[in-house]
Amino acid sequence: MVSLALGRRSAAAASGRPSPFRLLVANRLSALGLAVLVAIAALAVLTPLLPLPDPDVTDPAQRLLRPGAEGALLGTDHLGRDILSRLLWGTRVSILVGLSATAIAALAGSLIGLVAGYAGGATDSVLMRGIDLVMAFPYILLALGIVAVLGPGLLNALYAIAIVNVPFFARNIRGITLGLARREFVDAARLSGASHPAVLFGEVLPNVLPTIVVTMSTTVGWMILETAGLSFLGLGAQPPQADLGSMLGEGRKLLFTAPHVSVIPGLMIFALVMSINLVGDGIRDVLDPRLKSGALAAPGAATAVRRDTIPDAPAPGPVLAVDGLRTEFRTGDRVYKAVGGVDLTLAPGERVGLVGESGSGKSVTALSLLRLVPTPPGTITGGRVTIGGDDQLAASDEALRRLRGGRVAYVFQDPLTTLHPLFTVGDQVMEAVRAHQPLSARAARARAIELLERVQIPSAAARFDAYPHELSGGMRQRVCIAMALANDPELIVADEPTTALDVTVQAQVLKLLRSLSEERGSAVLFITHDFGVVSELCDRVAVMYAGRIVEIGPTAEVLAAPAHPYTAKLIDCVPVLGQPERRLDAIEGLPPAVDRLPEGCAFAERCPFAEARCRDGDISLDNLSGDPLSGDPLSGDRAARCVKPLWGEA
Ligand SMILES: Nc1ncnc2c1ncn2[C@@H]1O[C@H](COP(=O)(O)OP(=O)(O)OP(=O)(O)O)[C@@H](O)[C@H]1O
Repeated sequence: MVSLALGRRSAAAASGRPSPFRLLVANRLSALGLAVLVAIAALAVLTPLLPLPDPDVTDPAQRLLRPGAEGALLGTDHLGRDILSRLLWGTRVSILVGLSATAIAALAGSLIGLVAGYAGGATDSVLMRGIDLVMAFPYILLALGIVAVLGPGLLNALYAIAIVNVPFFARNIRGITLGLARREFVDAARLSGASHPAVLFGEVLPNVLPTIVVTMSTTVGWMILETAGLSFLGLGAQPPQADLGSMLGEGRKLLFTAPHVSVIPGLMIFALVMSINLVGDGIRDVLDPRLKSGALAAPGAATAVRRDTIPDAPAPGPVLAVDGLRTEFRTGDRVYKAVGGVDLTLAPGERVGLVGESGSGKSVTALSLLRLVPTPPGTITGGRVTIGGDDQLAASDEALRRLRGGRVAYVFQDPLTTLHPLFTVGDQVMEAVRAHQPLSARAARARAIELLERVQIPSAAARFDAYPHELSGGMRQRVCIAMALANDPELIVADEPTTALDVTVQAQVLKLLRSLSEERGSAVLFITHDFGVVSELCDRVAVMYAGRIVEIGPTAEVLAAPAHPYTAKLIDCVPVLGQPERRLDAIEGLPPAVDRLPEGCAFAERCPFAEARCRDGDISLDNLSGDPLSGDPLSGDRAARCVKPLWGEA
């Protein structure tokens, strides 16, 4: 676990992610909160060393002096005690009580939540019913009741506040633990023979810890307020001891004659709670970078488009024409150029494979076509996507809605996440049909059954009422293909639809896609990292690297004679059945991070043939001339983004 933690730390350093502190202070509100909190905490810590009068010594002759009076910077209260001294000593007490109550509530509540969520069954029921019982009372009444039983006093107020907040932690942590306790890594730990406490504290707790920290940071301010509330009612700090709540309570009677007595502790409570809350929010953002990047914010209906220039419309003909498409993600100061200028056309009925290593930008390219990349953090910053003669990057939300699932359909990798678990597969196919065709329920049902038959689901009418979990992975993917076909699309974008399937089912699904595309004339953009799959299905293949297409051409030609060294290396990685002697060449090194792309060719660092000119300026995707084997002109279009292709002239 230590090495894992070190690994994570060095990975964070390598990725250039700023330190948590820098992230925290980069948030202006949190930085302000932190500055105020540090100032208050420093004053509270240094209070015993400051030349202040005794906070509890009364001096009736000096009562109710105004702020600024000689020898009493913030004035005196109704007993002549120095308000500055009482304020600082009182703040110390309030912070200490708030922190202690938070720590006790977090410890007890988290433990109950962890055990209940992990054990489940009767243990969960008993613990949670106990928690429900505590929650059944209004919290302030419960706190009052506890103090009434234990007797007034600061320590008892602390216990009361801690107890009433235990359910808050318990319920939060139980919910998260419930989800985690059934995850594969927890099962794996159990199967390896680890004891329950070892699994709970070694596997589950580290995943829950950020939530506990975030909950603590956001509740400590609340607890300080609650303690102040009890002291205000005379149930917390007892005279002559000062805490912020008791000072406020004492000043209440003098609100009109000497407002400073209550306003000053009131302002301190405000500053303290506000700064703690701002820092708490900042900590939450740091621990969950998705919040900062906006990934959890509700994305818009379509990816935001901010283009400097718009390429000219292409000649009519292709189903899809992509020209210079660029998509970026912005997180803080970083810009991830996931798609850095992609050009691609698909003729009617053509099947094109988009191949590349993980992270090369295949999925973002596919999603950008219909502006499905979430904004924030994604933005399309350049290019043109022409479908049906129109530039879809300028289309209205309504036009995009009609296009999605209509002219263009998507099939994704994991049907379990695409299909709704609570609706039957038949209902979901029907819904796909009715989203674009005004059919009656009866006609839509008949059409849905026909589509299920078309994707070769046996006993389609009977399977109509099955839920996704009742079908095998291959069957579920067929249902997704049926949904994609629902409105006779001109283009099907299939993003690794066979990766999660075993080879036999994969072959069946590929055969199905091929026959459906031939039968209906739908073009297919097939995303995969597997050249074997491409060779079975696709007429042409485009190879992507670091957000750009580095080679494109007819599949058979590219496979027989790759021009880009990266394509050649990728093909060398594919094992060939019956050729055990064939050396599998792994590609050394890693692709560059898309927020720090190098000058020139992005593959140069890993390329055995790289020379100085490869690292110089932009390298364009140029047509290649000449057949590598016979010297004849090529049958199809071949192009590579390389100054020194493995054959031919660039
Ligand atoms: N929300 C995001 N914020 C920042 N970067 C992102 C985000 N989503 C994707 N990226 C980056 O965009 C790049 C392209 O990702 P993409 O998912 O398109 O790759 P891919 O080739 O489809 O990979 P895979 O085969 O693993 O799906 C990657 O470098 C990825 O880290």
